[in-house]
Amino acid sequence: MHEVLEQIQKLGIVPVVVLNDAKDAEPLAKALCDGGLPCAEVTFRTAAAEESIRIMAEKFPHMLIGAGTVLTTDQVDRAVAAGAKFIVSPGLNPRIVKYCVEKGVLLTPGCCNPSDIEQALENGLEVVKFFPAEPAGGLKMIKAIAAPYVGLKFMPTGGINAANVKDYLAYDRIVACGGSWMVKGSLVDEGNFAEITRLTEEAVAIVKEARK
Ligand SMILES: O=C(O)C(=O)C[C@H](O)[C@H](O)COP(=O)(O)O
Repeated sequence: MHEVLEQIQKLGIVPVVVLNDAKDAEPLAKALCDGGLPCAEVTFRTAAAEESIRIMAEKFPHMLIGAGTVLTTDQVDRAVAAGAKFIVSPGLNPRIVKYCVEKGVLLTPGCCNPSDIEQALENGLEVVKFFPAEPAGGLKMIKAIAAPYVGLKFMPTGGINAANVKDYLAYDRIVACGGSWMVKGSLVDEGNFAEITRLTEEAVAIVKEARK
């Protein structure tokens, strides 16, 4: 398994972050580290993403920082140059998949049907994101879709929270879950980083419980 994937698997949860202002990057990264989850997928949904990745990677070198919502190869380049160690996209864009594979950058593209999965397999990927997890059928759908593709693993994201993440993590074909519940935009905007740390600690405890 790709070394970065091994780290993601160890953590069990990838916090999916949307930052409107790069000034929040450092306190948010600290809150996640304090909560025991030194990892963030910073989404390119906002213009602050690249700078936020740079700040987090510089100030917290032990953190595993990735880029999410990556829709172009230019964003791959900018994310990696800023310090991103993994790339996540909502769907499977064949151009981005090939680009990341050529560069040896870990990519988990969003897949939610067998055709997407077969494109991922054709490019040698060993883990795909399953997105949007809950609306697309949740754990039941993942178990059904995983059956024919022996060896492929999943990182479900979308609609996962403290109440349902344990069930996902209990399934051995799931390496980790992505989710934004512990880093909600409203908490960041209020500057309530203590609550982010609390929710992160709770998430870490759930991972431990699921893997007992
Ligand atoms: O990969 C991307 O580009 C995305 O931004 C999709 C996000 O991973 C989900 O939207 C997070 O889902 P929630 O935890 O339900 O907020």
